[in-house]
Amino acid sequence: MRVLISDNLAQVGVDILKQAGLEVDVKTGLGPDEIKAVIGGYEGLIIRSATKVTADLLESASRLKVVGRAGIGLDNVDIPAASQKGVIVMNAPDGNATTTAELAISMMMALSRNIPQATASMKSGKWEKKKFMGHELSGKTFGVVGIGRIGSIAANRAQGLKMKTIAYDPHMPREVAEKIGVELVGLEELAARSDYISVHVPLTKETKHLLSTEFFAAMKPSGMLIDCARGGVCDEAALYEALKSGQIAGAALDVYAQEPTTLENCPLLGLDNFICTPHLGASTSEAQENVAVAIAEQVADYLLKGTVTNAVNVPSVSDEVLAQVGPYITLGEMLGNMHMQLARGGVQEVVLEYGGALADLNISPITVAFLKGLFMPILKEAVNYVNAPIIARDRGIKIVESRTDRTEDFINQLSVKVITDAGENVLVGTVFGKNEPRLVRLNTFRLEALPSGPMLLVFNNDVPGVIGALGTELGKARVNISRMTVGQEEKSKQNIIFLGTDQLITSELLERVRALDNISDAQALDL
Ligand SMILES: NC(=O)c1ccc[n+]([C@@H]2O[C@H](COP(=O)([O-])OP(=O)(O)OC[C@H]3O[C@@H](n4cnc5c(N)ncnc54)[C@H](O)[C@@H]3O)[C@@H](O)[C@H]2O)c1
Ligand SMILES: O=C(O)CC[C@@H](O)C(=O)O
Repeated sequence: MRVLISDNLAQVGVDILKQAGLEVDVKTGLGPDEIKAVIGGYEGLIIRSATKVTADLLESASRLKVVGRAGIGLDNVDIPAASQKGVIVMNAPDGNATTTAELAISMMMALSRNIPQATASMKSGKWEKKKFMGHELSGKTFGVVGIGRIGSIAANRAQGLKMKTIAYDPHMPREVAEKIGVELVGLEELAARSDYISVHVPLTKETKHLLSTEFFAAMKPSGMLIDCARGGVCDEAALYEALKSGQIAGAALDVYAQEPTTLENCPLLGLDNFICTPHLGASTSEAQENVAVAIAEQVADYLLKGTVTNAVNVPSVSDEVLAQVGPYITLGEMLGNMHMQLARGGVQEVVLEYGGALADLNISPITVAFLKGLFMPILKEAVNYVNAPIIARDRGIKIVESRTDRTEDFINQLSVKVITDAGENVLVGTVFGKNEPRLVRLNTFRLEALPSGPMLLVFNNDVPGVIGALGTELGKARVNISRMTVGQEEKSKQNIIFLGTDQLITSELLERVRALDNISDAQALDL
């Protein structure tokens, strides 16, 4: 079997594949047409961030069984297209966490002692001792946005420098943060109290432009920002204004809204109090060896033994089990994803009830798929079918599974209650026919909906005129409605309206919908 490595991979990874008996070709720097011309000859493809695995490329990949990403990010892979072609996509999410945390700490030190600016000054023949007065880190406050794998390593290193550590992560239980000596606070408090702020969240609907004009306004004038996570979390235009006006003292970025990044697409590069690296977070020989070893072993194991590890689009179960529970895995993942988007507050408990025919099946892969779906909106590609239960355990989330013969008028039914520190929601789903997952209840509202793509969920009084007003508001914003389902609760005279839309609902449109008469709440979802 043949494997194509189309981006730079540490030699140790190439050696592992060869020793396993695979035929390996390393062809880096190929253009899309060049990869397309050769991909038909390979069962495996190993990439980093440069190769774009598009639906078009996959069309020509007639023998391809697996795409392996040496690293975490999968923005360059069309995962739905790969799933449709039966191609497994796997990544190596653990190998570069320490290295990336170390870059964040290096950025903090470089910022606080003006190392890049002083280097440039000396190299231009100057000796500007007075200009580069710095700050000591000891005793200062290090604020972490997103206290996951990398954020917690960065906090640990900052503690070693005798700094106080605080964090904002609404999805992390307080006890877990306390165990690593970090105080959980709100975002505004973090901005106001921190001397250095380091960002370690994935780019999601929730985190896009999380660091905005309001955030920078809440920071200390001496405060400094470091972002080695993902471009787009920081609003670069707002950061430019905050640095230029002296609202904050300095910033360091490793990741950008547009990469590769130049002065033309990122004016921040022209500012003296801004320092930068070209997405070097994972670029150490140690981290590259870690991810190369991990992905080479995973790809070889799959191609030669059929063992699936760290796959983001296929659960780790045998073909026979998959044939039985496949549609319920899709249902479970869909319910999990929707639950997290609806949830307010940190998740504490998940109660899954498997009803009817479903009670007789192997339910554990469905629970795992539910957990993967649950973490997807907040962890993106860092969660997979293998680590989802471990993430739940590490976050202290209690999982309760039960089986019952009873259902609400369906042959099979999965009912899941998610309890958070701010309330709870129940979603009930079923599979119609052989493979048609449906949401049939949301709390007390009965309905029959296929949650998929961009959606708008509206809670309203059951009175005439609401649907008309809603349609007009969406029409004014040129948002097309592709599907609509209404769920009614007769006793309370309340409805929910579930709309499928052709594009994502912006926060401005959401506010206008919420302000309409007889609408008590509205939420934008994307599955
Ligand atoms: N610069 C690089 O080269 C480089 C290298 C590796 C990873 N990364 C990126 O670093 C980021 C962090 O990686 P990780 O492995 O620590 O991920 P992780 O999944 O372990 O942790 C992410 C944390 O962010 C939290 N979070 C999610 N939404 C949030 C929100 N709205 N507000 C606050 N916290 C929120 C999650 O609860 C989680 O604890 C990812 O985006 C990853 O892709 C960058
Ligand atoms: O340099 C890389 O491979 C990207 C590193 C990082 O952003 C990742 O997604 O793992």
